[in-house]
This record gives sequence, C-alpha cells and structure tokens, in this order.
Amino acid sequence: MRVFLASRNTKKILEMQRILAEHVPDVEVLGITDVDGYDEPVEDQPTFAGNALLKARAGVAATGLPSIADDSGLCVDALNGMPGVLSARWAGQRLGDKELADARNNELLLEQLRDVPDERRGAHFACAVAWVRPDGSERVVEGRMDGRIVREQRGSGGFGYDVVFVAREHDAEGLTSAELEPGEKDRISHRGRALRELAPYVAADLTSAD
Ligand SMILES: O=P(O)(O)OP(=O)(O)OP(=O)(O)OC[C@H]1O[C@@H](n2cnc3c(O)ncnc32)[C@H](O)[C@@H]1O
Ligand SMILES: [Mg+2]
Repeated sequence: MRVFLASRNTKKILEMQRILAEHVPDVEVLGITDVDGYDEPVEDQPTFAGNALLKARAGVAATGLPSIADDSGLCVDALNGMPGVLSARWAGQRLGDKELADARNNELLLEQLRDVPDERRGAHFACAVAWVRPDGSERVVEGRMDGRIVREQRGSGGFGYDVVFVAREHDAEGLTSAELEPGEKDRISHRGRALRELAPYVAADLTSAD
C-alpha cells in the first residue's frame, strides 16, 4: 500500500520513514519530490496541528493517496514559546538551503538567549502529525520532548535545532539531540512519540484498504 509523506525536509522524512517502518511494515512511501510541480501550501496556521492538517490535505489533493504530514518546532520558555510554528524560518529567510537556514536559526536563537541564566533555559520540541485519507477522514496526534537550550552548538546528527537542545533524558551527560544515535533520538523525540501513537491507525487503515 502506498502512502504520501507531505514534507520537503529530507532529514525529517528520513526520521519519519525510520519510525514508521518499525510499526507499519510493507508501506511504500512517496514524497513531494516524486510529484511534478507539487503545490505546497503556505504554513499559515497558528498551531502545529493546523499546519500538519493543511500539509496532509494538500498531499491527498495532489496525489489521491492517504497522506501523512508533520508540523513541528522548538518552543522556548524564555521566549514565551517561540519560535514555535515559526521555527523553520526564525531567522527570517526562506532559503532553499536547509543547512544554511538551520545555521542562521541556531545562531539567532543562541544570541537571543545569551543573557538567560541556566535555570531559565527550558524548552521543548513539539510535533503534530496528521493522517488524512482520500475519503476525508482525518486524525491528528501530538508529541513533545522536554529539555533545555545549551550555549554552543554540538553534534552532527539530526537536523534543525538538535545541535543546541539537550533532552531531559540526557541532561546528566549534556548530550545534544544531534549527538544521539538515531534510534535514541527516535525513542524520546516529539516525532517518535507522535508517530508511534499514530502507527496503529495507519496500519489498520492500510490493511482494511487492501
Ligand atoms: O514543512 P516540511 O516540508 O515538512 O519541512 P520543514 O522543515 O519546513 O518543517 P516544519 O515546517 O514542520 O518546521 C519545523 C522546523 O522546526 C525545527 N524542528 C522540528 N523538529 C525538529 C527536530 O526533531 N530537531 C531539530 N529541529 C526540529 C526545524 O528547524 C524545522 O525546520
Ligand atoms: Mg515547513
């Protein structure tokens, strides 16, 4: 059975495929790059769930396939929950180059938090995953990963803000999410938690559609 993954972020797609594959066997995943002239919606909703639904609905409209979309971001306590839904473009750019955008976003965030003391550097990643079927049925699940923002970038795994984020589970060693093995990030991540909650529904829907 084929499923459409409505994302342009190749590292996010890798994580989603990795997590899904463990729980939904025999699923063939297509992505935005498999669809000529894919019309990406503007992510203009105030919530992760709203944007995830928007992206998944666009996937169904473009492909006729059941579609999954993830909308996620970093919520920093000292910034009143920002960058939040603006995480991908916090430094303002709409760059095609994701690596450059990530680097600028991290530099800006660290600068904004320069005078924030250690005890007030709490943050969490949030993720909403939407599952939309061609018959119009919709489901959204959410997950989060709590932790803190460190003072310098560390690590080369993951993507986005992983280099500045230490999850609560790794607070003692001070390992950033970018320093974790992929399987360990999946185990504790916002995306892993949300997708594992969604997986049984995806598996059941795909089985009944066969
Ligand atoms: O919308 P799509 O095409 O899926 O890809 P995107 O990268 O634009 O994804 P979002 O709109 O959901 O923005 C999420 C941003 O939040 C950050 N982010 C989300 N999950 C993350 C994670 O697991 N680790 C680090 N940063 C993350 C990162 O900057 C992402 O670009
Ligand atoms: Mg996006």
